[in-house]
Amino acid sequence: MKNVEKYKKGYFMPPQVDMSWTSKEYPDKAPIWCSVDLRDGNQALVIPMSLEEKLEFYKMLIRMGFKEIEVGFPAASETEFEFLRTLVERDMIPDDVTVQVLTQAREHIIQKTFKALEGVKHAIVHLYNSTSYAQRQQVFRKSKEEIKQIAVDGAKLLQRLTEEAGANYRFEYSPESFTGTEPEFALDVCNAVLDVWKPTADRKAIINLPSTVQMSMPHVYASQIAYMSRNLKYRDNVVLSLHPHNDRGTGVADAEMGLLAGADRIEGTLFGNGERTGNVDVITIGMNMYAMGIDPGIDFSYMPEVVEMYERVTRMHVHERQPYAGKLVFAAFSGSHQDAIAKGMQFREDHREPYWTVPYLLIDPKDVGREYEADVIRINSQSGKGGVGFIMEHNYGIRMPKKMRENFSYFVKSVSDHRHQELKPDEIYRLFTDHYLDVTKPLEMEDFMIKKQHGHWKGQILMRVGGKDIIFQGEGNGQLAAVAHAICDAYGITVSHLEYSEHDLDRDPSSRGIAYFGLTDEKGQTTWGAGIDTDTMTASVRAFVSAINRMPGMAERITFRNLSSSYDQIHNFRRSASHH
Ligand SMILES: CC(=O)SCCNC(=O)CCNC(=O)[C@H](O)C(C)(C)COP(=O)(O)OP(=O)(O)OC[C@H]1O[C@@H](n2cnc3c(N)ncnc32)[C@H](O)[C@@H]1OP(=O)(O)O
Ligand SMILES: CC(C)C(=O)C(=O)O
Ligand SMILES: [Mg+2]
Repeated sequence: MKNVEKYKKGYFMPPQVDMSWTSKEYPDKAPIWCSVDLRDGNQALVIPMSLEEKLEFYKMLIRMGFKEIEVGFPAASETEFEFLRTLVERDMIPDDVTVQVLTQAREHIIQKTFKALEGVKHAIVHLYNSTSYAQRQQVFRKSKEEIKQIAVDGAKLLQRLTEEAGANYRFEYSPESFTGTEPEFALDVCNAVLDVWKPTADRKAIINLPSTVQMSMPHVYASQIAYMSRNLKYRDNVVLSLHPHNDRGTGVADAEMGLLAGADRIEGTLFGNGERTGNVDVITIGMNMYAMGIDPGIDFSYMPEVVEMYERVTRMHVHERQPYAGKLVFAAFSGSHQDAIAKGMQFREDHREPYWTVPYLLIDPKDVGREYEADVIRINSQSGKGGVGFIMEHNYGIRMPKKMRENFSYFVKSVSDHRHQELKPDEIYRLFTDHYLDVTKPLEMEDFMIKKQHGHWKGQILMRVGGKDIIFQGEGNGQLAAVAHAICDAYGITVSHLEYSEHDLDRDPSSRGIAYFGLTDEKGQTTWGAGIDTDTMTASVRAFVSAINRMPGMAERITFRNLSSSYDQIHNFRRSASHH
């Protein structure tokens, strides 16, 4: 691109670069989580949330298990101020939850913030000022010492006002635009603030290192975190917090590497809402941990509810591909993926696998409130027999023979291809019934009788053919063979290979079974049919007739042979059948 010379790196490597943390594979425990949805997320919305909307969001955060929640920037607006007052007045802050408020390091803003806090038992007052090279130069036009002084003065005021309020608030300091700040200078400012607060084991201070704007690759940010972690004063009494944004699309990587590099806490939002490209998505970080067997300590098990609430109150949209939460993130349309998932699920059931190892699915969709049937195997023109078979089995208890499944899936694919549409399970089932089940043209089976004589089976079948009733008769060494011969002999049909299977329809309230027939003609062409009935024999005869009806050239054979039965024959059959 032609303007590339315009850019150079805006970040600073720490004076000592230690990457030893890269030898850790993953964090061994969940961090302290802080949701900043109601502040950083809210300040980035086209229409910030109303008081009622914020209350609904807040309640969801509590329900999910967040124990630290940045509820707003009380000095920003009346709604922000009123929100905190409402929480206090309605007694909506549980004892184990700490609300956090953000303030600039300016006296009147801090004063207003403390007014909003009156009556709050557990609070974190979060002070920030930008320390970056660019902002010192362009926004504040101040020296490093003057910038440090803003932070120190703010820190002192927080301490004084807390003492005056007789409160026990905890303090947080952010060198805002940390990623554009020389790490030695950020360290100097943070240590100066800590010298004011003198954190103890009982009252730890939070130092929050934001990638206000992401400027580097994640390992660089993490090496800055490692440097701060190793050199901060009072380190044992400091909670080291990360606040990644997502300008380069690597917010989650920043957070995960930052945790390896020594951080204890993460500030982020649900689904990564926030300024510009957003804050880091806490759901992705938490679920990434979960997928590695570490309990994140936040409950994401009713994700669809969280998505619904979030979309409604923020007027934002959760992308279909949003990790763990998007509508399509567990969906497999493509044949080979579906095949592997269906086999993996079966393997899991058969082997009672303790660990989740199903191919193509990082986690069990059920763990975040999703359904296999609706969310995993989805059918379009990219799908294959594994997927179609999965839908038919899981949704309708239909376990077609392998070759029939293949035959059906090609048909389903072509329908989807021509319609240019995804096919939902009920449409696929309809295709199955229209295509294979009780195909009654040109032959419609009305009734049949089979009896054993001298060790041999004799079958009679009454058919309606082109408006006429006809009886066919046949013999065989089995019941089905007798019926099959009756039809095949009548029309001169040669079946070179026959495939048959049947099974109960699981969970069918009327205990029906299904039978399948595959008939291969002399040219090697196989047609399939299926029949359902409470009686296995009836299901089988239906399946056979369906398959016969679907054989190529059947209509011509019927017209050509033009068979008929007399009135007496029909009458006698009916009488015997009713006695039967
Ligand atoms: C990275 C972040 O997300 S930081 C949080 C950002 N969030 C918000 O700003 C949302 C809420 N903010 C607001 O509603 C408003 O900005 C207010 C009410 C807080 C303040 O409004 P205003 O008084 O109009 O000031 P404004 O925000 O424009 O600030 C500009 C002035 O404050 C100074 N300033 C900005 N941030 C800080 C800070 N953190 N500490 C000290 N001074 C600051 C600027 O240097 C500038 O000073 P100047 O007047 O000498 O030029
Ligand atoms: C106020 C600070 C922490 C912030 O939101 C940021 O730097 O992104
Ligand atoms: Mg931010």
